[in-house]
Amino acid sequence: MAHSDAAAAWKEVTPHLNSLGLRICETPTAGRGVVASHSIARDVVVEISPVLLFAADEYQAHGRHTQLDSYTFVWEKRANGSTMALALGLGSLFNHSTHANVSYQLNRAAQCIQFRTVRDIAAGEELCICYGAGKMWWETDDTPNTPPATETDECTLFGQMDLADADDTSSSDTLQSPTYVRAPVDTDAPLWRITASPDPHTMPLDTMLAWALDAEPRNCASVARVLQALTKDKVIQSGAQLRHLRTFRKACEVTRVGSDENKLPGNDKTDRLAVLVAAYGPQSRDELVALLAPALGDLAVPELYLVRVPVCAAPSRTRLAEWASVWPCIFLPPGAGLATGNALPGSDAARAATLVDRAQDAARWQSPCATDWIRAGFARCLKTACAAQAAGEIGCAAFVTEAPDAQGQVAIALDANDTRTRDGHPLRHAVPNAVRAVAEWRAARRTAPVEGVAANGQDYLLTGLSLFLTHEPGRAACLGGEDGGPYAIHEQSGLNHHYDVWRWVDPNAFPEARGLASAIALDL
Ligand SMILES: C[S@@+](CC[C@H](N)C(=O)[O-])C[C@H]1O[C@@H](n2cnc3c(N)ncnc32)[C@H](O)[C@@H]1O
Repeated sequence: MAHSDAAAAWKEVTPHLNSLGLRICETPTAGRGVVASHSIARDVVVEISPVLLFAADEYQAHGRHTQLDSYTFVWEKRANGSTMALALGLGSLFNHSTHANVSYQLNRAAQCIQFRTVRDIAAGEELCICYGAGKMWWETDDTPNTPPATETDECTLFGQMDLADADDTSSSDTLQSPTYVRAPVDTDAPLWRITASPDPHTMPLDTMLAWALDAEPRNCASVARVLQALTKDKVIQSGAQLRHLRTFRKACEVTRVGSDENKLPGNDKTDRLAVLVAAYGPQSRDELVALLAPALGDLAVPELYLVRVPVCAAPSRTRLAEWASVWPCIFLPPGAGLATGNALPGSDAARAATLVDRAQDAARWQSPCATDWIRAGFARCLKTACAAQAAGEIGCAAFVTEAPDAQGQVAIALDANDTRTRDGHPLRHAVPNAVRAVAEWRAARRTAPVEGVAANGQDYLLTGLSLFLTHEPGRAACLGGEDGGPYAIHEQSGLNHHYDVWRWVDPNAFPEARGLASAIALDL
């Protein structure tokens, strides 16, 4: 990445139309690159590139033998070959820097890659992403590649332009920190998403066993290359499971599992680095040693020992030190498809493997308009509940409405409360009553059969509407329970209707709620 003054002088070689005025320029050493013509603030989406996907077998047979191989992103990693993606637009023109000023996220559902600034960018600076750690494919053996002094500047072996390294901008300060503080939830947003997705702030740190060996620091780059080749050729079978982990760690900091020789402070091995080799399991120690000894020669001590490593990448920057205290690793931000390995039975595994992004959620509620509308919805629903309670019914209510149009108007605004006591009917909770009110409202306005009504699943009574509730319906019946729990029925991929569920965080915002029962028994 060039200093902004230098890059500002680079010649624009390919015209490109974009709202931020990004220019495609000829760089002195890296071919074309993307340069900012104006300053750009941090956290700005600078590009969304649609992608062209290549099936694994097509890519293996053709793509990888062509120029494409320097451009494609690993889209979906599979043991038997990865789907690859070519980013159209600017996405293929970002050069690599280990101090990238742009991060990227794959959006598999929308088939695009989103690029976002990770810091303020000055006018004239080149925009670079990080393709991954370690020696890049265009670098030669003569390219300076200092052996790692610490685990933070070593290479990670696994993957080139690979999701595992996206957004990996961990600072050495964080990694070297011996202790960690679990981050508080850093949002004061009024609403909290109920979801089964793991929360980066609270998800447990799971660990697994992996094989490691010791190497001299001066040999580390060569050892890394040997291991990379063995992993790529699948001679070492479990490399993919270690993609999120740093390859090296100071040997004196390593705790060996099941060995008397735990930490080795102050002895002759303190200058050695521990090198991660393979996950424990598919291949035995003897098999691995037999493969490694001839390949490594004198480069490393082929004596393998077990260490404990995190099962997945750190889920947030703030928890990186906690993860790295087990073994140095990268972090993957929410949205990057973190595989947590903890998909819960009964929940949608794909959804559960995606971290909930509380910051993005909070951004949704930044506008006072949106918050005022929600607050008003809850206030109305509480008023109905209080009135019902005052009339001797159960103090539990619902309010159904829609987002106001540009003039602030809504066509539908219906109240309902729990009438089980009055009706003597066990199903007359507030929610079915609200749904029935919507059905009646619709029926009263429909004079002819609806034409062109969409297929099953696209025209439910509450489609496009918002439902405010004073109480969460029974757990078995619908939502997610505290913090989502494993249920989150609204997220299940097996259902053909989905919705978001949010809880108002601050109970003190609604003093009128104090007189209402916090929980209501189902059986009357
Ligand atoms: C995704 S393309 C980036 C756009 C490319 N520069 C072009 O002109 O088409 C990746 C290729 O750019 C070059 N490249 C990217 N980053 C580089 C860097 N930091 N130093 C040298 N070459 C780089 C390498 O040739 C690499 O194969």
